[in-house]
Amino acid sequence: SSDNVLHIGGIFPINGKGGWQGGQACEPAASLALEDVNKRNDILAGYTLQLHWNDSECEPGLAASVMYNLLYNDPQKLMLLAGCSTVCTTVAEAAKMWNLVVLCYGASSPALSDRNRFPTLFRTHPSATVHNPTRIKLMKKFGWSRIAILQQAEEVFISTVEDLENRCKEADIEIMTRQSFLSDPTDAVRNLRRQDARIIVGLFYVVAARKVLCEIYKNQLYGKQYVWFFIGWYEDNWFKGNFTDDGVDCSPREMEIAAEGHLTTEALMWNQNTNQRTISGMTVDDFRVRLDAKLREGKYNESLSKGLYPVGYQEAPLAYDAVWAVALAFNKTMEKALENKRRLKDFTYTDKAIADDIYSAMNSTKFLGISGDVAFSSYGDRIALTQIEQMIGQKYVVLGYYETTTDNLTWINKEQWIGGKVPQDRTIVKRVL
Ligand SMILES: CC1(C)CO[C@@H](CC(=O)O)CN1
Repeated sequence: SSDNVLHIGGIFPINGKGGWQGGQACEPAASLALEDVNKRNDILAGYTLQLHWNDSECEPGLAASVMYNLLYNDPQKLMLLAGCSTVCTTVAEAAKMWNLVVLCYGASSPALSDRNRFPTLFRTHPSATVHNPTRIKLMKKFGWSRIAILQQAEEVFISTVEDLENRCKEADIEIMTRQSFLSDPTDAVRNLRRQDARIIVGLFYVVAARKVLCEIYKNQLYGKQYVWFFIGWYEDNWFKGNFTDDGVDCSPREMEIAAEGHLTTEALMWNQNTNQRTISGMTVDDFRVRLDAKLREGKYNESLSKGLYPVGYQEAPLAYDAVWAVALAFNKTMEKALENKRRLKDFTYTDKAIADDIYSAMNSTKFLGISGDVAFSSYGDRIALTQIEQMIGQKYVVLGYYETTTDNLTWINKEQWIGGKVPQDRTIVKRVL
């Protein structure tokens, strides 16, 4: 009967040009999770979880109207799922007026880790700052205490650098220079050369990264004296091919030379142990098979057979696990509500008591999902494992993993340095006695 349905709202970035259209794979992943959760009779027994969603195009304005339509049309929603940092900022800032928890599966902006602005926000997608403790750990491991930063002037990178600067101060690592650029990195990279920067952390989107790589080549900021940290979530062959129309006037060979040896850090979104059974009973391998089948049912059959994955494929486990987090939180809330003679489905947008129960249930989330252990910090941030890789012979090689909360670095000892030894963070003047 209709009164045994728990309704949630969803806002997915599907079409549109700007930002991240990750809903293309994340919405299908979320629908798989709804199927799985509703099949279980040990979770939300007697109830069905139903998702009502629409496309935000990763546009905050459109997302706001999608959200109002979800909230002002029956049936009453109990929670909102959303993707894209700009959309989550808008939705999470407004949702508190309706006492709604917002769960973001695709938002990396560090600005979202703010309980004053976003009191009811949780995200299964890690903040971009999750790379920083890993970067610091590597600097300590290789004895680099003097580094440079090169960043694109975008909000997500500006706030990530602020966090990195604070962590460098705590770790006694000097930031000798911080260069930023809007879209043309030519002058910024030249300044790095002038200041003899050797260990450089680079924060930019992939189109800018290609231009940076070409400038690295032109300024000879590569080879045995240099170490570059790039972001690890660009596609694997992000710099291979011809990009002359993007204003990159370096040959593929020159790009490969400049890229050799660089390090990357990224947050893991697919559980490492791919044959480990997760809460749904599926392994990561099972999930991949089902997601690909689901995508083929949709309009991605053609592209998948060419090995082209829709945007958001990487983040799909975050959307799948977000629906499980909702179901488990509602399950906990229903048990607690029964004790207090309340019913979750009687939740209304003015019902602070049940909203607080949902919030505290979500806050204590802890389960093994397709994206690994799902748990949130007190800011609602995803606690995630990070992976370190190095470009060796034009291939990314995994060097290790770092678990921030336990300060545990798993190192595989596969790193290779072009000069056969670890590059120094400055010119070493040998004192002739
Ligand atoms: C790793 C990436 C690509 C970072 O941006 C996220 C989208 C956003 O933060 O708007 C999606 N995942």
